[in-house]
Amino acid sequence: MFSHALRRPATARTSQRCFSASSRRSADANVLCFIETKVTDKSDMVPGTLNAITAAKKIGGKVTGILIGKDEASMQPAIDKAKKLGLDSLLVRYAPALEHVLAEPTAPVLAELVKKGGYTHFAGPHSALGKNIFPRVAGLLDVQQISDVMSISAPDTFTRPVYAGNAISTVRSKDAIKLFTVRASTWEPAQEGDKEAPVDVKEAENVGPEQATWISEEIVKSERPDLSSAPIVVSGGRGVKSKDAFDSTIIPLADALGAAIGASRAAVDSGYADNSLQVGQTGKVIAPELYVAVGISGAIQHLAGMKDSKTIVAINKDPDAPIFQVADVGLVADLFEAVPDLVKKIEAAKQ
Ligand SMILES: Cc1cc2nc3c(=O)[nH]c(=O)nc-3n(C[C@H](O)[C@H](O)[C@H](O)COP(=O)(O)OP(=O)(O)OC[C@H]3O[C@@H](n4cnc5c(N)ncnc54)[C@H](O)[C@@H]3O)c2cc1C
Repeated sequence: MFSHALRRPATARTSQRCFSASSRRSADANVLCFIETKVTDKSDMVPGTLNAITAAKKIGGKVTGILIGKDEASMQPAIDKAKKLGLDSLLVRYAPALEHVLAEPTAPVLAELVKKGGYTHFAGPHSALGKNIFPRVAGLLDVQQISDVMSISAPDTFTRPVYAGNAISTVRSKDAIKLFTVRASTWEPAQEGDKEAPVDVKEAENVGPEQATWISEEIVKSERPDLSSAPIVVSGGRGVKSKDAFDSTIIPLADALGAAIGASRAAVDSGYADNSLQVGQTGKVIAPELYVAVGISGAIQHLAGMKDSKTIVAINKDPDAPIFQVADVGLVADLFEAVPDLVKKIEAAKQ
């Protein structure tokens, strides 16, 4: 159960500053934090996990990590990494049914751990997996989930975006256990250090039914920086007009800047870019150092995914395009002239 208040964000950057000024922490808190490993590399954590650890520490008190997997041997590289992330302790729970960390068998394991361990909070990344597992754990614990947390001003008080980020809701939870997922882009990632947390490895209890069966997974392989964590992102929109034009304008600009590639939903729906590259309310929410929007109008659903970027550059031929309202640098120009010109200038500056 929770109460909440709404306000319009000036920008998410300023709103986080004003909340952190009034922060209170609780030394009595006992926080469990879900450590999610990459599907492509089980020895490494998804970037959002590192941000979730930072958010968990903001609560105050003790922070314990929980790693789930098939068996201790296969999890050892992840254990070695996770125990250096500044946690107070690390739990490792394994079972053959947990190999792919599917939500159905995993959620009851986590709910049982939270209950038996006397945890006051359960935190994790607002990733595809987090969005699948956390509501189930909330249901099993009979508490309300607080999603996409942007800041924490007290152990029971969180801010989160609503209406595609057009308002920020301040939520005070009255539940005995506060369960929340963390918006990666508003928290610094936890860093690996020399101190190692004590590790408690056991076979998992209360493994849930195998209602879903893992069959296979297809990973989009790319040599490019990862869209979710890249410091520079170049995104193309419907203004690019075709897949060929996307490949001959957006990709060279991204290459010149060493950037990840993003796209608006219109560009994805038109087949110019892969679905995994969509930025926005129903795509990835990112906050790179530099975001370059090319031929993107700036619909609220797109802004919801990128407006926390540190510097926003927009190239659009329409001077009234809404993207210019959030842009730090705007260029009113035809992208087919401006982008090749920009690429030449960047390459020349590198010489
Ligand atoms: C529930 C819901 C969820 C959504 N989720 C998302 C989401 O996650 N991400 C997302 O992006 N959208 C999302 N949308 C869609 C969103 O509302 C917009 O339709 C979409 O963002 C528009 O994409 P765009 O800016 O590329 O296209 P448009 O709005 O068509 O804009 C194209 C822009 O290109 C400019 N342009 C055209 N030609 C040139 C040129 N030669 N040179 C320079 N500029 C040029 C135009 O001036 C225009 O501003 C969602 C919508 C709904 C209803």
